[in-house]
Order: sequence, then structure tokens, then C-alpha cells
Amino acid sequence: MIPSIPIDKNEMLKYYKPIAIDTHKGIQGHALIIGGSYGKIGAVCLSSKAALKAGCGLVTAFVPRCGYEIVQIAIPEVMVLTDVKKKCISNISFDIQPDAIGIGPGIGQDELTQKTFLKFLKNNKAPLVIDADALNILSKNKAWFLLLPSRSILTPHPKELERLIGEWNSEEEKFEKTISFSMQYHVVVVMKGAPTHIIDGQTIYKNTTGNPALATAGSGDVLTGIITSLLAQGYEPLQAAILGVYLHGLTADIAVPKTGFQSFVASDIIDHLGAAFLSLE
Ligand SMILES: NC(=O)C1=CN([C@@H]2O[C@H](COP(=O)(O)OP(=O)(O)OC[C@H]3O[C@@H](n4cnc5c(N)ncnc54)[C@H](O)[C@@H]3O)[C@@H](O)[C@H]2O)[C@@H](O)CC1
Ligand SMILES: Nc1ncnc2c1ncn2[C@@H]1O[C@H](COP(=O)(O)OP(=O)(O)O)[C@@H](O)[C@H]1O
Ligand SMILES: [Mg+2]
Repeated sequence: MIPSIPIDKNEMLKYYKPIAIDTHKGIQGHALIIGGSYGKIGAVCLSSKAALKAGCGLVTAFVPRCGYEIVQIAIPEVMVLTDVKKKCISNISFDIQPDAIGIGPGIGQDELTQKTFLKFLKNNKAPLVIDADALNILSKNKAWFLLLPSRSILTPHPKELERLIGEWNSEEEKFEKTISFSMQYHVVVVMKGAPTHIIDGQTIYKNTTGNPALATAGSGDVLTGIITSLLAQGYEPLQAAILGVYLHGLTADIAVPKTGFQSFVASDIIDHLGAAFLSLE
């Protein structure tokens, strides 16, 4: 047994900050979600909507041109910026100042996308959540890890983790390698799975919420949106990762008695975020 700290309601109540009575959208956090490619704009819709529903004041999505109408129609509350290219992201450029950026859902691995991702990392100062193909691009270009802001949050599923740290022969070895990785690059690693563990240097946190209903397309894209939102609202990276993973899992625990396991989809996570937050009040 690997010693870990349970992520449960008691732990959450240490971190959770209720919304201030006099807040307004301008100080409630602005999250930017960068992602999407032809056929995978849905990933950005899920992340962006989740970011809003996790409490951000403002959310902007940066997508290829083919995603413009899709995001505007799917989620009118989200602002949209578009790349010059139609089907993939080729030039990440914006004149807003987001409080946190989530990058990767549905972004693909086109050569142009890889190039602009490098340029983005060289210039970026905002706190980051890195997911999906942005992780896969980093795995292919390991020198780029050094460009990540300290305390960036990485959210790999097991296959993405293997691409990042290499194969392991036992659970112990998987944790050892992830701990070394977290310490080497000063990043928080959300090791998604059943259950999800969060690694911050030598400390391991183990989530206690969630169930197999979450084994559904887009479930990780929603998690990226939630964590980016919490980061934009001023939670410290480790707290944003822990609270995000806890709330994400809790939505499935709340929803399953109504939806069953089979018919629970990623949008149900978003729909049950309100109930998950209320359980902390
Ligand atoms: N509606 C959409 O637009 C969607 C877009 N998506 C995007 O699609 C792209 C590809 O993502 P994928 O994750 O499917 O592709 P990957 O190739 O990264 O991962 C799929 C592989 O990982 C393995 N894997 C995944 N979870 C695992 C687990 N818990 N244990 C063991 N093996 C596991 C699978 O068996 C498969 O071999 C990403 O950019 C993602 O954001 C997906 O999130 C699905 C929904
Ligand atoms: N059996 C399970 N029990 C609990 N959580 C699960 C289970 N299967 C998947 N999940 C969760 O669902 C999410 C899946 O993320 P990911 O594989 O990135 O999905 P996608 O890329 O389709 O959005 C992770 O948060 C993971 O922990
Ligand atoms: Mg994913």
C-alpha cells in the first residue's frame, strides 16, 4: 500500500472558498480554454461550459475557425476567439489577460499546432492546466517541459502518463516515476484513473469520489475546465486540482441513482456541478 492523503469532504472544507457576496464577473476569474480541431470542437465546448459552471466570471475559448459557430451556439455565455486556420490551431494569439489557461482538449497534433504550442510556452505567464494532445505533444518534445510555469497542472489518463514518464512494471514504480517527474519539473500531476491520485512532489492524494459512470467520452475534458476555472478563481494549483477532482467525481455519485451508469455522459457531470458545490455549503 502506498501511503496517501484521502481527498474527502473534510479535506475539501479546508480549501473551499464560498463566493463573496460583493463579487462581480470582473474579479471572479477569467479562464481561457485553448483547444479543438476539426471533429473535436465538442471537447472545447465541454471544457468551457464546465469552467463557467465551476464558478468563473468569464470564459473565453480559443478554437480553429471551424469551431466559431459551434461554440457560440452551444454555449452563448462563452466568448470565442478563433485561429486563422479552419481545421486546426496554428497561431495562438490573443489580447486578453486570462487568470488561468487550460490547453489541450481536442487540439490534435498537427505540425502547425506543435509549433505554435512551443511559441505559446515561450511567451506564456498565466497559470496552466495541460491535458490531452498538449500532453502528447510535450511527450514528443521533452525539452519543452522546462518552459512550463512552476506549479503547472498536468492531467494525464494512464496512456498519456505512460507517454510522459515511460512504461512501469508495478504500481509502486508508476508512483515513483510520477513523483520524480513532479519534482524534476515542479508540476502537479493529476493521475486520472479509478481512483484518481494527485501527485505534488512526494505527497500523494487519493480521491474518494467518482465511479465507473465517468468512463465516458469527454469526462476528462470536463475535468480540465473545472480545474482551470478554480485556478482562475485564485485557488492555489494543488488546491484547484484536489477540489476539481473531488467535485468531478462527486457529480457522478450524485447523478448515478437517477441516470444509471450506462446513460451518464460528460454533460451530466456539468449538469450536476451545482449539487456537488451545494454539498460543501
Ligand atoms: N467530443 C470530443 O470532441 C471529444 C474529444 N476528445 C479528444 O480526443 C483526443 C484523443 O483523446 P483520447 O484520450 O481518446 O486518445 P489517446 O490516444 O490519448 O488515449 C486513448 C488510449 O488510451 C487508453 N486509455 C484511456 N484511458 C485509459 C485508462 N483509464 N486506462 C488505461 N488505458 C486508457 C485507451 O485504451 C486508448 O488506447 C483528445 O484531444 C481528447 O481531448 C475525447 O476527449 C473524447 C471526446
Ligand atoms: N472507472 C472509473 N472510475 C472513476 N473514474 C473514472 C473511471 N473511468 C474514467 N474515470 C475518470 O474519467 C476521466 C476520463 O478522462 P479522459 O480519459 O481524459 O477522458 P476524455 O479524454 O474522453 O475526456 C478521468 O477523470 C478519470 O479519472
Ligand atoms: Mg482526455
